[in-house]
Amino acid sequence: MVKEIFDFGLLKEFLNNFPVVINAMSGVTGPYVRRIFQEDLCSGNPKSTFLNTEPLPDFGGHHPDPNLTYAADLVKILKENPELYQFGAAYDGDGDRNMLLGAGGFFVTPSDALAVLAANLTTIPYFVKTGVKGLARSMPTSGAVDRVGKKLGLNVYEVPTGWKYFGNLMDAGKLSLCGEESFGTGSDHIREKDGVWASLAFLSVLANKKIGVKELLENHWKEFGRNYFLRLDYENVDGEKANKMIADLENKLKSTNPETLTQEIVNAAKESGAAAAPEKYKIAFTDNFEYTDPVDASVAKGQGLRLVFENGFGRLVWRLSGTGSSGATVRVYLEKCDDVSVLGVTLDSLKDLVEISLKLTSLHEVLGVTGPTVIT
Ligand SMILES: O=P(O)(O)OC[C@H]1O[C@H](O)[C@H](O)[C@@H](O)[C@@H]1O
Repeated sequence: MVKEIFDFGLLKEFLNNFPVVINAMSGVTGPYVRRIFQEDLCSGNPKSTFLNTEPLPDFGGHHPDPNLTYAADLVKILKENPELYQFGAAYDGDGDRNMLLGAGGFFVTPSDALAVLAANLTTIPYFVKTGVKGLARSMPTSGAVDRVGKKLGLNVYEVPTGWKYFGNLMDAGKLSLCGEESFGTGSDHIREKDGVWASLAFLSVLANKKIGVKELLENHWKEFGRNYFLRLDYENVDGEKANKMIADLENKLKSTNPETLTQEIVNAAKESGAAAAPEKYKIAFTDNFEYTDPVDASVAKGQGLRLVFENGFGRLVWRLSGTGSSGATVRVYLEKCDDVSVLGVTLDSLKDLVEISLKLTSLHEVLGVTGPTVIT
């Protein structure tokens, strides 16, 4: 199937001079990594490295989660060998999620990876054959892909977190590519997110353009503008406290007079030392995301609190994870859109939004924590 989707000849030629590190994290992708990458696509490049390709029932004692915290060893290898490795990928235990990195550990946010793929889908044989029907992202995923949809005249659906919403759109023939900030990317070749597919798709774009990861991203931002994006996870916190924090925030966003709320936000931004002009923080709307499925008309309510600023300045989103394994997990998503300064540092660009989130929620005090457990 993968050989029909991608141009293996092109990929193989490119990978001959493009050493990669692929980490299967002792999950189910191990045999696929060996067969597709090690024995086929990268067989002409002995420098390419494949890690943890033996599936283990306990994942080798590690958390098989492909993010900057739990796949830190992959980041380290790329950082320590910036001249050698040009690309890195890691997959989670069941292989549906993926993390992509460039030389030196350059991190590609899943939101940006989705946008880059969307902008270049027609370089992949499968999409040349099927055409591009539409795009979709989960609500907390950054709007980077929306910029691409707008330019290419493609529908971009915004759905709640959870793959089933994409499935409905795919079944109805409305969707070719979709993704989530939680490292899931997929297409209608199957109805699921697919980590190995996502990295092959991304490598196909690189092979087509014959450039590296950082250059691809920078060119993309220069062409489309950039959505700086951060997700802060507060894992394993007290469930009751987390629920109360979200409920109190929802009340506050609903009941506070907009001028008072804006003033509180402007003050917090100033305290961060990175405030933009006060008028930038005018609030367009706040809500708890609600979705009506365009296919079966089902309604999903309470899918995450949003505070959206006017004129596309940016937004904050707060929600409780539906998947944490112990205790509750609060996720905070920060996003700022920039059409001009596209080569900045994410943490610097979002300092004000981090402070605003902390002030509006009193998160540290309420949850009894000193910071997030995972920053993506
Ligand atoms: O943010 P969470 O509620 O923990 O969800 C994280 C992810 O969990 C699963 O993998 C779902 O299939 C995804 O759709 C979701 O994005």
